[in-house]
Amino acid sequence: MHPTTEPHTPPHPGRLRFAVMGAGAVGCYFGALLARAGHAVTLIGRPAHVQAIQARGLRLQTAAQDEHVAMGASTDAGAVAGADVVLLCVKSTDTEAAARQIQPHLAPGALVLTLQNGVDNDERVRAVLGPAQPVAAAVVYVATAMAGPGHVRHFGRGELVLAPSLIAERLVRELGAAGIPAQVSDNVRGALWSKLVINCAYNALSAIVQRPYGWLARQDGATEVIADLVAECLAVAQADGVRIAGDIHAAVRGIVQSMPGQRSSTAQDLARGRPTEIEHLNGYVVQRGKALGVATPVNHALLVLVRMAEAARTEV
Ligand SMILES: NC(=O)C1=CN([C@@H]2O[C@H](COP(=O)(O)OP(=O)(O)OC[C@H]3O[C@@H](n4cnc5c(N)ncnc54)[C@H](OP(=O)(O)O)[C@@H]3O)[C@@H](O)[C@H]2O)C=CC1
Ligand SMILES: CC(C)(CO)C(=O)C(=O)O
Repeated sequence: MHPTTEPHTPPHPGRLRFAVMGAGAVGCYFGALLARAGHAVTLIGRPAHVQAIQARGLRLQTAAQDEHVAMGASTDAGAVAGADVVLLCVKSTDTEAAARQIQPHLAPGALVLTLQNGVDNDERVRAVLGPAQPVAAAVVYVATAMAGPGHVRHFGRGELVLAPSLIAERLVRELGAAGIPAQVSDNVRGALWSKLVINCAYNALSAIVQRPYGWLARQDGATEVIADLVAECLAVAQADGVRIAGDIHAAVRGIVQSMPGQRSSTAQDLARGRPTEIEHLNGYVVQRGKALGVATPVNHALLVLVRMAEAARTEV
């Protein structure tokens, strides 16, 4: 399919204005849908993406369409000024740095919404921005990736579950109108933890052997290792007072059925020489387990193996 260049609806003055801190896969996908629906959206990202978006609009490629969506783009964190909502879409490794960069430019009541994996990004942003700035976590269910400068590909899903905030209901309405199904939940922490458990079960294993989930599940002993990883995560969650959302065991099993050919984001980061989010996945469980007196030897072993794989890449 060849991309079409269609001017999107011009920004509608009555709608929420968005900035996206971190113009990568997640930020570009949600930013493009919002811009297409008539929201003022500015993406803040690295020069190659920003230059491409400024020149041609963001290329949004989905199963149904391939188009260029015009929207603002900047390399300057100051471009968050004037936004009602800032979607924080950097990797969990970059949370504090990104929060520090946007801090001087945020409008006083602007909501910072964290669209990231890991369970404590909202707390970490709050620690930087202070209690006066509204900050809320969102759980992101989407499969998307950058295919080149200013080019995002969407592979499936695209829903958000949002923590309560003063503008949550309005946000849900406007996101919905933009084609982003969203709901507010009083247990976003539990939902983030459910994703964390899935990430801890598969991401490191997939990264260490560079294989997809279907392959992993067929290996002798893998089911037992995954069961041990999940049991450790659930013990830490329980000790931490987390109410895990949904049937977590079914969700863990479901990954093998729904994505047998997929490698984890940790596997992809490792293969591309990018920093992984492992410290915020198995690393988080190990660290919370230590603080709460819960043993996490299997998570610890995988954490150390991924750290070693990362370190080994940089050695000659
Ligand atoms: N992709 C997906 O399908 C899903 C991702 N997630 C989660 O969403 C979060 C974002 O993931 P994803 O979009 O894939 O990641 P990406 O790496 O594609 O996007 C993050 C982008 O932000 C850029 N960035 C980082 N710091 C800054 C900064 N200070 N100023 C400007 N740009 C910056 C990065 O540049 P650089 O790389 O040069 O640092 C990168 O281009 C992660 O926590 C991920 O786990 C959750 C569900 C699904
Ligand atoms: C695909 C999935 C759900 C599984 O680990 C994921 O979130 C990731 O790769 O980071």
